[in-house]
Amino acid sequence: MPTTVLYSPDDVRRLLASGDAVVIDVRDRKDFDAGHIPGAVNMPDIFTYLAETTQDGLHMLQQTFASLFADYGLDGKKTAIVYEDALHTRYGASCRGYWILSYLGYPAVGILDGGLSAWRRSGGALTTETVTPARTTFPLHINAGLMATYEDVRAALGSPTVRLLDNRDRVEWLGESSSPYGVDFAPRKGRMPGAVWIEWYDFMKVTDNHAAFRSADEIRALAASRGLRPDDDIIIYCFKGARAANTYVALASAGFSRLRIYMGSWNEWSRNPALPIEDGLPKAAAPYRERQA
Ligand SMILES: O=S(=O)([O-])[S-]
Repeated sequence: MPTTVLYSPDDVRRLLASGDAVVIDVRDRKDFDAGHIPGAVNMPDIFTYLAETTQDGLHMLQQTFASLFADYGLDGKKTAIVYEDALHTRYGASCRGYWILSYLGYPAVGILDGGLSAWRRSGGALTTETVTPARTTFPLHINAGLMATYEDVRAALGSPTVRLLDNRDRVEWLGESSSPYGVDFAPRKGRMPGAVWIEWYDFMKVTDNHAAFRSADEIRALAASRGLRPDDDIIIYCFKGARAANTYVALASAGFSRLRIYMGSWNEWSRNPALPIEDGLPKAAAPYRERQA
């Protein structure tokens, strides 16, 4: 993980002023049109794209995003800064952008810390004017070590060395809902057998409607409460990789160094009846509990 991941509004202002940044807004088009950071481009696909982790699926993911990022002028020299509304409100969509760019091997990428909420609080202006970047060639260098496929997850089931971390919302972990898009959006509800659970919100602290990641010590302590240590080989999953990316950023910033995201996540896993699930009351080390303040 590069040293700087979270950029303050002032950092982003400086980068924009120097012309060295492409600022990417991952919100829906209608939200973007209502007001966005001056100079930003809109790429909701970062949040909405449903990945499959077959060979074809990965190839499609790589080509789709390399092309979208090329459209927006990501040439390997400009720093890509991704933002959403606030870190806790759009399922970690900006972190998904950060992670996708890291997976594609982009050398300079960050997240606007606190999202648009932090930008506004810092007095940042919004605009409805749009920019049209010049298309470039995206430098694609796949960082395969960041990605877990469904085959990797299947091989990890019951493994003493690979840990599965489910960070979905409580109702999904408990098997009461299949997704954030509706109880029956996906065909099966439940968990991957043996996964431990830390709800993604718990890596953040929300003060006065503003979310920030907890300190590295707090993050390590929370992970340790589920038996996860910084040098563990951990695969994180959620429904389609956004919340998992938020947790990836939290854990990586706290020194966890062997993290992969299962990008297909529950959306892919639940659609393949050959892949086992666990439902009913959780048997693993993270049952229902009240959220921390
Ligand atoms: O966060 S999510 O990808 O599961 S919607």
